[in-house]
Amino acid sequence: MSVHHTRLIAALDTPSYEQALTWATELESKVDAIKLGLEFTYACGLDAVRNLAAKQELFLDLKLHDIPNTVASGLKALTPIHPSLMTIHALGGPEMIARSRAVLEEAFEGKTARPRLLAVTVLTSMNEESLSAIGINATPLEEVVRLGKMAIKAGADGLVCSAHEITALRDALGDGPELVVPGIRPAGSSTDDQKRIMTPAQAAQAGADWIVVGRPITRAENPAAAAQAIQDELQAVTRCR
Ligand SMILES: O=C(O)c1cc(=O)[nH]c(=O)n1[C@@H]1O[C@H](COP(=O)(O)O)[C@@H](O)[C@H]1O
Repeated sequence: MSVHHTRLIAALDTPSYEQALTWATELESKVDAIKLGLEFTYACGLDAVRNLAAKQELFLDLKLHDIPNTVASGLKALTPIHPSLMTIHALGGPEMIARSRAVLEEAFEGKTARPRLLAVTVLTSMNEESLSAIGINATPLEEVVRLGKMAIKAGADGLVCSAHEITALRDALGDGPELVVPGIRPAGSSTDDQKRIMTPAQAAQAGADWIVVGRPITRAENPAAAAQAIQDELQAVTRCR
């Protein structure tokens, strides 16, 4: 059994390269990785992503969801950036996930670390009502566990879920899958469009491997101090597993 600490990813959601570079520099010693997603990548392009990846460990969150061949080919095209973590949607199904995993294995054969493939389960902006609106008559917990089991069996290395589902996923899947958890809000901060939220300490206690925090850091008056406060909260929670 070893001591396990939850690590912090800052989501740098901005269309501005200068802004993202400023945040990445300010947060360099405060966070464990940065996340670049749709907004930054569409606005600034892959060269800009590559530049920031040279500064800090990268979670490239492009949430691919298409037919298996298109997703696998898209992931392959992204491999020169060599992020640590990449996302696809679990809803694409087992063949899409299996082909994605295979393409990463192939591209990084013989190299030490390939990017880990994360399947996004139910977005943290959704609740039971929003699931019902798209024809899914299940609770987010039930749906996350159902999708999570399918995605890990098909070859995903880990899952994106809310902190509310961590215990059920660990019960169903054990400690192996990497659980990456957005929808994090320090006590007293605005929930914005997030529905299934928890504080950093609660997510750490539940067993998150990583938490993803965007606006509570990037919209703070002092992003570095906000990130440090979250790290302090995480460090106070020690879990053994
Ligand atoms: O894949 C993600 O990272 C993700 C999945 C999810 O279910 N919910 C979610 O919020 N995210 C991302 O996590 C970040 C959360 O940002 P904040 O709500 O500003 O903390 C955003 O960049 C989202 O794209």
